[in-house]
Amino acid sequence: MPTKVAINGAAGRMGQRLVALGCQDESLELVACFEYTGHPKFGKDAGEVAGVGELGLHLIEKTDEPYDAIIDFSVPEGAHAAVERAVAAKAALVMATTGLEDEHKAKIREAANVIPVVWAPSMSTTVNLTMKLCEIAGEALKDIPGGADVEILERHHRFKEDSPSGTALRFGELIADKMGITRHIHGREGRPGARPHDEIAYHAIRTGDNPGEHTIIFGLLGETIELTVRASNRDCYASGALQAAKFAAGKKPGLYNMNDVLGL
Ligand SMILES: NC(=O)C1=CN([C@@H]2O[C@H](COP(=O)(O)OP(=O)(O)OC[C@H]3O[C@@H](n4cnc5c(N)ncnc54)[C@H](O)[C@@H]3O)[C@@H](O)[C@H]2O)C=CC1
Ligand SMILES: O=C(O)C1=N[C@H](C(=O)O)C[C@H](O)C1
Repeated sequence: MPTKVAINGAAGRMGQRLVALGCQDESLELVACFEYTGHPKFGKDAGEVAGVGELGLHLIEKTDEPYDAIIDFSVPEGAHAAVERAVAAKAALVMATTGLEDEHKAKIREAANVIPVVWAPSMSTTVNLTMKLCEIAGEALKDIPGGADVEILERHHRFKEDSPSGTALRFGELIADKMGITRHIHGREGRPGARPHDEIAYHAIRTGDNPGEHTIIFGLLGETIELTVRASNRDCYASGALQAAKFAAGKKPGLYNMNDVLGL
């Protein structure tokens, strides 16, 4: 039986790719495409909005159709609505929206007591693999003589609303955990003085239509290692999220991440 999937934020950049890839995947069935009622394309056919032709699925606010999983790529308020929809439908939730406030995060954790939730700032295979590599680097370099300076650069499209990216923040958390770093700073200006080793600095670049890239620098005295992971388009995130929906549907309640989905 195909996994019945609903998409929240279906007219967005990511929502459109989920519709486009989801409707070609025989192991799942798209049953609902949710959108914000104020969106100019609200009520239109989601397939036409996504550029794949009419699917008979309209951009709607609610449905009586049952679904096994809901995937959310929207905005913090939309994510909040997706959690409520998932709990009400007793469906699995794939939470991909970034830039969430503490109250939204608490709501997601609470939902994981009653439904399966896959929550990750990046659904991309190569990003999640790079996170593993950064954990290895952090562990190996934590006590290196002379110290290792960690800087995280991220580049995204001009339309992105949150900074730094959720992925950059997750890279920082994972490395900080391994290296025992507690100080996180965002950019530099003025005369901050010599750089201490026990900080991670984030730099967010916003240009054009960049679908997302991250570079994690471990700078030592005399040598440097940089790990770069780069999306060429959004399908790496969309296909990861569809895989996560299939993984989570029918699982027992709890919080899962992309390592669980990808077996990393
Ligand atoms: N975890 C991951 O792999 C990835 C996460 N993202 C994140 O996903 C989010 C969306 O990104 P984009 O698609 O580029 O943004 P977007 O702005 O193109 O799309 C967001 C969509 O959500 C809709 N929306 C707003 N309020 C809503 C509500 N209450 N209910 C349902 N839909 C609502 C908007 O109308 C819009 O169509 C961002 O937070 C982004 O950082 C993006 C790419 C990958
Ligand atoms: O907004 C985006 O585009 C992306 N957002 C996610 C993030 O904030 O980490 C993931 C990806 O980098 C694309």
